[in-house]
Amino acid sequence: MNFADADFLAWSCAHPDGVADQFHQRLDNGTELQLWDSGVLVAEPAQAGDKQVVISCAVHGNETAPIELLRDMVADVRSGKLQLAHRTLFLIANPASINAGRRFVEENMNRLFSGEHSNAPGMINPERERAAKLEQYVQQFYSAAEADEKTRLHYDLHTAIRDSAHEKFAVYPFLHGKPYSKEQLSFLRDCGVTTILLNQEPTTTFSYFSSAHCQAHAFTVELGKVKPFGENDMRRFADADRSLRRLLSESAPQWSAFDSDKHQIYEVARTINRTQQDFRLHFADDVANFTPFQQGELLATDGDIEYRVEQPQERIIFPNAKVAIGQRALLTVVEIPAQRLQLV
Ligand SMILES: O=C(O)CCC(=O)N[C@@H](CCC(=O)O)C(=O)O
Ligand SMILES: [Zn+2]
Repeated sequence: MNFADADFLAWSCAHPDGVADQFHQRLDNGTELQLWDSGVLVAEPAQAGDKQVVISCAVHGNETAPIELLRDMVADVRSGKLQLAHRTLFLIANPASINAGRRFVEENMNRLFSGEHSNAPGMINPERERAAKLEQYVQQFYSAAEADEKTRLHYDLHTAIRDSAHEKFAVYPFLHGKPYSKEQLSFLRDCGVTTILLNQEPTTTFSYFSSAHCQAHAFTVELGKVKPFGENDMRRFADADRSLRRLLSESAPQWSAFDSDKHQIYEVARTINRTQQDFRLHFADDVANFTPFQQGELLATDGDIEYRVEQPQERIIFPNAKVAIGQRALLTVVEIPAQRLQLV
């Protein structure tokens, strides 16, 4: 299969272990394509604007809707239908997990960034090797452009395992005291994402890596629910698709005026990790993300430790009792007034 004639997703999945040789192509509209590796495509317009955009999908291989969005964007760039205004890095992060139809093959890639991939001497697996490479590619992409004044953006597109009281939401990585961005909240709102989850500590996720180590405006964007290929109702992703395409193709895209009343802002209250084999969640598997619980209710047990609701209207996010020992099994969040945010 020659990349020149192949669909980006099909070709990446046909080469899940990566490729050494690179591929260059110049489109009729002057856009330069460079394939740096399987699932790693840089697109540079002849006249590049003031943004450098990373769009990633398939950090988890069963989260198919974002994969379809990115596949179709790349196809439209290559056909000339989508004319880019800014340097863009398209990433299909974990093709091997797509082929497996699973969240990951050996280890959750989204807990391996910011160097975590190399923090267990002697422990090597495809997700660890790939996470290390993806970090290099993102740093290489951002630093390749001569100017520091270019705005660095990274949207890591996911879908969630469970239903959610807020179908779409974005995780704002911990900013270490830096202010939040009105423009980014407005862009996310135009993507249909008005619910924002503020992480309160560093994590080992892809979006935190780009935020903390590459100084990008970076987000994990949860666009809906995990479904197999072919079962996504892509109409539910139309706002995100339209806004991402506008971001890539307009030199100075204008988003809806920021309106704090249009956003639901949550702070992460607690991160509950699984440390014991007998870790259990004490609510049904079909309880949706952002479901509130009453103070004192039992949420989880981990060996002899009981986790109970501590704050009024504390809500759950990303419950997963099957995570590996030591990994995050549940987040709890509390809503805060958007007016409390330090915004620029
Ligand atoms: O639905 C779930 O339990 C997980 C969905 C998902 O993959 N979410 C990301 C969130 C990353 C972040 O906190 O920024 C993940 O768990 O990796
Ligand atoms: Zn995911």
